[in-house]
Amino acid sequence: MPPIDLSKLNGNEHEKVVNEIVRAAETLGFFQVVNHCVPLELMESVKDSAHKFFNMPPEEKVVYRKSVSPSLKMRYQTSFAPEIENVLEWKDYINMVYSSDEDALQYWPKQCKEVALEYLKLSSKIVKDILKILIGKLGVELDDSKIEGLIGLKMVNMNYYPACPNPDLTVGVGRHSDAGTITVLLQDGIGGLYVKEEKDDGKEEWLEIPPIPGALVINVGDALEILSNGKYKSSEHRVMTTSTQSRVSIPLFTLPIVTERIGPLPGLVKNDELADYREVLWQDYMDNFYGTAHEGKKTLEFAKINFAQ
Ligand SMILES: O=C(O)CCC(=O)C(=O)O
Ligand SMILES: [Fe+2]
Repeated sequence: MPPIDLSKLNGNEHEKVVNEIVRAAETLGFFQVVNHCVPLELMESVKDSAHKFFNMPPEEKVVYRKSVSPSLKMRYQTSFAPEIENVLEWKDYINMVYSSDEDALQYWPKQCKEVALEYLKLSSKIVKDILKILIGKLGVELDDSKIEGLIGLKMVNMNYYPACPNPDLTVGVGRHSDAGTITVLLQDGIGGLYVKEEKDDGKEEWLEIPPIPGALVINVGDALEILSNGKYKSSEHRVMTTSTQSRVSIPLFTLPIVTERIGPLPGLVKNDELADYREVLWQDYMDNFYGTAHEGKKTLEFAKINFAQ
């Protein structure tokens, strides 16, 4: 799948690019974009700053551990939910939640706070543009404040996958979907991100999302699948480890604010149709998501209406 050239949204190929985005969101739920608004130098600095953080001696990193960090806005963790997982993922990461520029500059680590903040702001613009396109194509009109509510919770993670002596025995990130609305992912050149493609004949195949210099990966999350009543696919993905080099990736997760009620958008489910998802309070969805070990798209069942019962 060639990457989508976002600069063409401003020219006479606008509609073609819109259709490429919609098609990708309806099928794989994953695509890559180039010629976006995040400068290449910033992308390099973000990756460098991730290495700077993780290369620090342990005693400088432990102060940010979940149990002792002075702020919930910055946490250094391993795996996904170590308290409940049977097998840990081969991954350390930091989670930087955005509330204001002042908080970010106060609580995020000095090795990466400035570039992470800049990356968050610019990639949020990409999210907003893509979300408007996707919602517009559903035939639904939402005002700007509603769009903001659907992506108002923003967090930048920096994932670090150390080189692994025996990659066949480990997983970088287990099979999961992202909880939120849209994720933007910056990956380095090592590779290892795979997405599950469900074929019409019921078979499945794992496709690699190959590193492309200058590209950002975009994927649909659970919230957007629910909002679109299943039209856009939050896809299952995983990360394999490698034996030779450590890998970094930096996702920006955009999620609804916790007080939003998330269900199929108004007008989307016509009189003679059935909704596939019920409306959930986003805080409840998140509590369930973060309280469950990674297991494919199982977390979406929290909002699914099961007609078989
Ligand atoms: O490292 C990657 O390429 C993807 C990480 C990921 O899926 C996540 O952090 O949710
Ligand atoms: Fe993910």
